[in-house]
Amino acid sequence: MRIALFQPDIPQNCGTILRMCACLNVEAHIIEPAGFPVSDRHFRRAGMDYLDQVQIVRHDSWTKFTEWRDRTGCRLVLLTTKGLIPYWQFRYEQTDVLLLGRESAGVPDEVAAVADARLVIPVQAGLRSLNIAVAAAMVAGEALRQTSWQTSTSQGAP
Ligand SMILES: C[S@@+](CC[C@H](N)C(=O)[O-])C[C@H]1O[C@@H](n2cnc3c(N)ncnc32)[C@H](O)[C@@H]1O
Repeated sequence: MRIALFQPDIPQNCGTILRMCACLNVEAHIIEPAGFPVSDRHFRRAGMDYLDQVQIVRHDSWTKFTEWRDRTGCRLVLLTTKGLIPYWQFRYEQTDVLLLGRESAGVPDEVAAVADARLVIPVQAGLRSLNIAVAAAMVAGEALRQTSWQTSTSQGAP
């Protein structure tokens, strides 16, 4: 499983997600343009020294990312507040790319249209969205549980 960030614009959130990727051994893809430089102090503070441990692939544009995806053939799984499939109902594959939208505007319609699946984390009526790093952690946890993490009946049993 991989995580891709579409034109991230809040450095603290991006740093937090990359730290999670380092800890969970998940490859991170950043689709440029980002709204901040990698030298941004908020980005570096949120990612701390974990940024040296994460595998980051940068794509200069959505077009370049699409070319990479065509070569690898992996599924694109979009997390969106407009999704119709609750994220826990989806059957993830190890090669899936979880795509998260911009904090300010999500992803454009043409990007949403090419996704193989559009998943939602249902929230209370009248509330808009979760913080992107929280959304990423929730869905990454479920995807890894289904595809990578070992289940053991003895662990956590009373
Ligand atoms: C702050 S939200 C973007 C809000 C934006 N106004 C929109 O409607 O897409 C940033 C990203 O976090 C993810 N996200 C946040 N809440 C979500 C939810 N309830 N379900 C699925 N994805 C969510 C999506 O990838 C979203 O593009």
